Amino acid sequence: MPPTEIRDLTVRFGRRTALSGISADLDDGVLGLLGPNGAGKSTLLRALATLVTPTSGSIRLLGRTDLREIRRRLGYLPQEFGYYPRFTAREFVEHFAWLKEVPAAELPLAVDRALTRVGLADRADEKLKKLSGGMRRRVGIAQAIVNDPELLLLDEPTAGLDPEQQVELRELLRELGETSCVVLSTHVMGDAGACDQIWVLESGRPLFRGAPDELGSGNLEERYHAVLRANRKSAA
Ligand SMILES: Nc1ncnc2c1ncn2[C@@H]1O[C@H](COP(=O)(O)OP(=O)(O)OP(=O)(O)O)[C@@H](O)[C@H]1O
Repeated sequence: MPPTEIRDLTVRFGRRTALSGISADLDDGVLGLLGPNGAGKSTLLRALATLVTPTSGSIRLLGRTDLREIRRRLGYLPQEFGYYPRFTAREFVEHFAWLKEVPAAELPLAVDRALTRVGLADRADEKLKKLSGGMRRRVGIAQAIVNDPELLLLDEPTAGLDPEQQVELRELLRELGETSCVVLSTHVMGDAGACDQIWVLESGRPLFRGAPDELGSGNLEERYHAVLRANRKSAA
């Protein structure tokens, strides 16, 4: 897969800077974005999903320039998702597969596979309004992976999942990360520990980038807080 290139990316909303001068090449593997509320995680995911225009700098997604082609190759789970309560899980995922131009002949199998991968094969024909919040989150993940995306962007994918489902999702993401680039945001240290790389963001800048075990000694949560504390001390 051609890498995604981020160059000096800055995103401002009015006077507020959400992302500040970020550069990186994103390749296959699982990248976890950590950081306090307002650090810029969702904005970075939305920018990668082509939904936020950089104020300055650039993003070259998957080595391509054609927006329609890029969107066909992306998967995106936003933090808040508008579900259609009367759709079944299958209809909902089918709808997104169609939007992403999955060929009609491949569509039923692709939908089945995505629902199976998130553990919902047996609930596929139930209406979304009858599923639990965690199950609906998994339907959201199914729509994001239905086109076998080269770049999968997940905003807090484990939020609302029970511990067993969290573990299963991490395994799925590791599997997907072997052949695609997976970027997720999370506040759950267990998610972060399962990533190949993590970034700790604050105020739109990465304070740390590297493998989880490169963050320092102690447990991951302590190390994460130590990075934030050190940054705040030096800024004071
Ligand atoms: N559409 C918008 N309009 C104005 N400001 C915005 C908008 N989206 C984000 N922001 C601001 O940009 C900054 C980064 O927000 P973002 O949602 O990216 O943070 P986050 O790290 O995802 O936070 P959380 O952990 O709460 O989801 C915040 O200060 C936020 O208020």
